[in-house]
Amino acid sequence: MEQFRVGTRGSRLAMTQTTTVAQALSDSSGLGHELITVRTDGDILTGPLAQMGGTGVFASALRQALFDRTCDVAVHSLKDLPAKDLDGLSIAAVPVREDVRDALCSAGDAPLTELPDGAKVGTGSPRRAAQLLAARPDLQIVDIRGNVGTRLARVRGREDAAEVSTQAPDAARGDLDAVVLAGAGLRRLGLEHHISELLDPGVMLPAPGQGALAVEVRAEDAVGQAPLAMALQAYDDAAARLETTAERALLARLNAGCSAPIGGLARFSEDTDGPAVLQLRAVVCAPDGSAVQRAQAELPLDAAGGSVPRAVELGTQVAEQLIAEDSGLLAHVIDT
Ligand SMILES: NCc1[nH]cc(CCC(=O)O)c1CC(=O)O
Repeated sequence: MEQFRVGTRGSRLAMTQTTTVAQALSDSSGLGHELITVRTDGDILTGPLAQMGGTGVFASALRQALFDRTCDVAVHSLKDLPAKDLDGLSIAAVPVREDVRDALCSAGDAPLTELPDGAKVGTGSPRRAAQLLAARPDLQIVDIRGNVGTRLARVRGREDAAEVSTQAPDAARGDLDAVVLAGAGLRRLGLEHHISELLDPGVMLPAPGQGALAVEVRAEDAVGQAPLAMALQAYDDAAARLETTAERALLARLNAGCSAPIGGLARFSEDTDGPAVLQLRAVVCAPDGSAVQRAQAELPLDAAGGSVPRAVELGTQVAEQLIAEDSGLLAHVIDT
């Protein structure tokens, strides 16, 4: 292999993420690369995301392109990837993670606590909607979707953000008081000036995998000494790998996808004296925010390397805690 082909979705965020990954892999392997744009059902369908059925609408076409050998490397937002691994494919690298927090982008940069009474806040995510309502029951949640720029342009005073969008030029603009988006996406697009508040995970627990990328290849290309395999191994970040492994194991054990009202955040911390620790917090919310159930656990790790099975254990353990303590909420929001 003298050159590898990298599959990407066509959105501006996906292109930005893929370009960064492809360049890093080229730099470290000495191989050239070519970008292949793949249209996904998630980009074509226009219905509310939560009703589009099943998980992985964004990921499946990219994965198919790997199987078809249309591309050799697929770059996903890790949170859009179904929690179950697929035979024949391997997440060969989880690069250093961006900010994991959700960002409030509001008219006049008002923080969440200072939004006007009954403010209209846009999000297509049941997880964000439920946690917003748990914090501010007076809010009016508006179901929105579309690219980052399109969503930002729904906020009063931020209409110009639609210029960074490639879709829906005539979409509604300036009709909302705020939207909530992943801080990571805004940063990667250079749109961090639109962030009014990065929401504390105690108020808004992010989606499992938020802020992380997954670099997926055919399983045989992830191992061995070939230049691409070596570059992928070097590009994998131990902390991001452990955190996202625990978060994905949580979702997998709950049999939940990215549209479930479930938050999950693992943090790896390496103390200079004590052992490294992996902590995982999870939340399940009633869609209307009227009830939330939380669980958390932590695990000391001897070293970052070789700890991936322990991270799976942690995710499974927190999921089982939620299942054991379920008073009906969990069973209501997912098929257990
Ligand atoms: N579901 C769409 C999606 N997938 C990944 C990101 C942002 C980047 C990330 O979380 O890594 C977004 C947009 C958003 O949630 O605002």
